[in-house]
Amino acid sequence: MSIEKISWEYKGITLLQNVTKETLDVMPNFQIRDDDIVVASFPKTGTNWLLDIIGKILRAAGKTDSSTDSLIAPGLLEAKLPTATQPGYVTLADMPSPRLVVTHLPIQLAPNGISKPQNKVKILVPMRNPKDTAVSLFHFGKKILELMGMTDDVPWEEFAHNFTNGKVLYGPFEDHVLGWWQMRDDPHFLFLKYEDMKKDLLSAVKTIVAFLEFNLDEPTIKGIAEASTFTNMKADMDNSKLAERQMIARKGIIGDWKNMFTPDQSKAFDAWYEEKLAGTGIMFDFE
Ligand SMILES: Nc1ncnc2c1ncn2[C@@H]1O[C@H](COP(=O)(O)OS(=O)(=O)O)[C@@H](OP(=O)(O)O)[C@H]1O
Repeated sequence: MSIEKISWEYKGITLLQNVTKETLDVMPNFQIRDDDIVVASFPKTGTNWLLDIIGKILRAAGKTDSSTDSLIAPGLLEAKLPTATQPGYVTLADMPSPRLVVTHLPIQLAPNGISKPQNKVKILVPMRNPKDTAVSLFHFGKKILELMGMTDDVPWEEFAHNFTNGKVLYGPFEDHVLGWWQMRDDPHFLFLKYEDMKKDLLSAVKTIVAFLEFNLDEPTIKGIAEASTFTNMKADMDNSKLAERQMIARKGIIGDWKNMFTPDQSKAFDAWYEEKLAGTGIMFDFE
């Protein structure tokens, strides 16, 4: 059994069956509010890390008393969590502001208020080098199936091949990333690289606070950065009351791909990267 067996394709995008056509049909008209904070990402690029940091910032700025668990309880905008009775967008519609809106949809399937924003909404896009993203997604796929009482027996070699062929959840990776990257000059958007966050989390938190237009003093920002390292966040995630969140913190490093890729697989990925992403202005760090 592989994750693809419980997936379907919509306009060339591979989606889990918990994202339905009915949802995708209404998605363009989902009402985005001025004070929403949106995280739009390809899976496994640091979405939950960023959400956690934003939750801490909102609480420090006095904008909410809610825990991160509560803020992200609706789950993905487009999906119905295994533990939920309705898709995220239905729950979010009734939630008070400020809302954290999270989606893995490619830009062409996202609400118009995100893909063609007006007013004040802020959209953060985490990005991560595709080799580490692929490794993280490979392990995650196995956990999702396990959660559903199934076993994923797809070997890494086949998964790596599927990744560069676009046959993974929310793939093709390159189309997803390039779609959102078109918005890089739009002031509503902030692009954050996982590797930059790992290398200098304090600067990343400062950038996020400034982008969200909050005034937090230096010790508060420092405290948020310290509390958001992988080691300090792992316990929170592992103890989350949301089953899906408990599966997130795995290794949290740059370069785990070196433990999975053979030299030949790495060469094939490099050739794919060169063909699809070189010259686009997106510079991923693999080390
Ligand atoms: N604080 C912190 N520091 C560094 N890395 C972190 C942190 N929190 C989460 N992670 C790592 O992010 C990966 C999960 O990404 P996502 O949250 O985007 O996953 S998901 O698509 O929403 O399921 C997943 O990466 P891998 O460890 O490589 O699998 C998590 O471990």
